[in-house]
Amino acid sequence: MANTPHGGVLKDLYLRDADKHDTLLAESEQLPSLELDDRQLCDLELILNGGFSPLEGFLNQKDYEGVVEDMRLADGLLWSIPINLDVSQEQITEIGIKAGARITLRDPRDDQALAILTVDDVYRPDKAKEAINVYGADDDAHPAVKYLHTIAKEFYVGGKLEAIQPPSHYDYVSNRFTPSELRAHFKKLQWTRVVAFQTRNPMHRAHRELTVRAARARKAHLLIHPVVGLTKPGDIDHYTRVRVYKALMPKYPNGMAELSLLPLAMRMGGPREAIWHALIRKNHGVTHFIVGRDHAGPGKNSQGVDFYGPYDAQDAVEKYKDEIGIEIVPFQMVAYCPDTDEYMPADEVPAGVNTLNISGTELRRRLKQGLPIPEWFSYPEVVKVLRQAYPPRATQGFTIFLTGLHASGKNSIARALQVSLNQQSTRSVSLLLGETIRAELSSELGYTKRERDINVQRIGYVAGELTKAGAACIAAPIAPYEAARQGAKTAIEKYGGFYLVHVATSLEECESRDREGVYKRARAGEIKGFTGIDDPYETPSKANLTVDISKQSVSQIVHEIVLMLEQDGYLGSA
Ligand SMILES: Nc1ncnc2c1ncn2[C@@H]1O[C@H](COP(=O)(O)OS(=O)(=O)O)[C@@H](OP(=O)(O)O)[C@H]1O
Repeated sequence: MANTPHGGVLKDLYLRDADKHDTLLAESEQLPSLELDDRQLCDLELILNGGFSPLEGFLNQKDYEGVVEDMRLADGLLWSIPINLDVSQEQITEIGIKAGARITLRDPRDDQALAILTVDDVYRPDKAKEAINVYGADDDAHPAVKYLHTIAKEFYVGGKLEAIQPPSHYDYVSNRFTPSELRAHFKKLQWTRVVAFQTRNPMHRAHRELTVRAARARKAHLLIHPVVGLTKPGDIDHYTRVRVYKALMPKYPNGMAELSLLPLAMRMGGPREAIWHALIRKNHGVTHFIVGRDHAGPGKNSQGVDFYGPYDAQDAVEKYKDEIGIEIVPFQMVAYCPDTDEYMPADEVPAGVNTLNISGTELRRRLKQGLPIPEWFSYPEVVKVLRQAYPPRATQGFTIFLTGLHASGKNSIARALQVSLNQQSTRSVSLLLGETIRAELSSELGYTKRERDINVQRIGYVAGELTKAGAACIAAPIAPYEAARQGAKTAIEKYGGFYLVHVATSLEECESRDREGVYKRARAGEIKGFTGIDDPYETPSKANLTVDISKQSVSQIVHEIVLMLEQDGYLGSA
């Protein structure tokens, strides 16, 4: 038998409201709409499918204050994390949000009507108090506190929901089980004791070991229940992680474990979050829940001290275990002992016995540099997925951004570099010459500062997309303004390498090299606002390389660029 939902009844609002679906949908088209943000969308999905039972909507002021104050809804039931629909004053006025109003809540990605909210109340929360009570400190180093102060809007809207339809998903759809679906699945499999494992990270051999040990000790089956909603900023994206979990699942004995993805927006709220996670698992029918050391921990506060103690989360769930109604399984660290080639619980390793571990930081270093990752640490199938997601630099994309005056030689350097990279690299090489971009992408633009900025911004966007796709991109606009170049850098470097090369050939030299006579026409006033003549060129303050065509040959310059790329690992063998 699956575990009883929190509060006794699974609040699957899709099931409850199924017979009035057509009426609700028709009504939703007539009502004012509120477009949800990413976090609200995650919260809504789990309210509607019963993952947040007993909630039937976003918290009204009474429930919110109870939760913030002492983790209790107004009716006294335990609930540790406030689930709020935050809105701005402008939204309140524009949409007409007030007690009694009915509002359609829409998916921001495809505008679909997901639910109708009947507003109970609109109130201004005490955010500092929420930060201190719920997350332990009013300190922006905590991601949920930062969210509260910088993203969450100033008012909260409480009210119950009526379900129209779930948000659409296009990734890993068959692995996304609602609480009702998971309960039916457990019934079909005849699973009565299920240990759930929560994670927001890739899983390796140690995780497999500790989850199997937890299940074995409780004579239970195993639910791998990773979060695919919002996790800690900087985490590995869920697409990669789910590929990892899928690669790991066959490593469990047949019929022992199932994978289900949870669309939860984590808060990293440590002890309160652990209670919340346990209640959510209970709603999914699970009977046992593994709570880790520093479970859902946000890391260090602005003073460099951990927000929570390593066992605060375990202590909190232990304290409320009767009310939570799910058996808590403390996460048992396992350690690898190379001498016997086995994993064993860390606290059972005899004194003096050697153990090995690879930290997350060390793993990322090895992935980045293409270094070996030993089989005792992870499975080759898992490592393969991670290597695809984190290719070594030799297969990552990069952009060489050449900036300089007209006729400075940047086009000759760009073309020669393209040929040179073609001969030695397996990447496709794209050339974005100033004149090409002007013809293909920016033909409507002139040469005012604003238009040049837009032009360079477009180059940054295209170069970023090419870099993301693993290409070598060579851009060669004049790009006379520092801020616009910086903008291009920001757009590109999140996807791969970015190198600014200043082609610093002097104006005098450029004029003498200009066979087309463009500078002459500019000097004669026939072309207005020409860079170097009557329009500025801001010298780059932080170029990766400065070259001059009057002092070096094109091949020397190309060679310098190649050496720079080689030194950073972009031209090595993959
Ligand atoms: N007013 C003015 N100022 C500067 N350049 C001018 C101007 N009018 C036309 N051109 C010709 O346009 C070519 C491309 O300029 P860019 O798009 O690279 O300029 S910018 O980066 O947007 O500032 C650039 O050629 P290349 O330097 O060969 O790319 C110029 O010859």
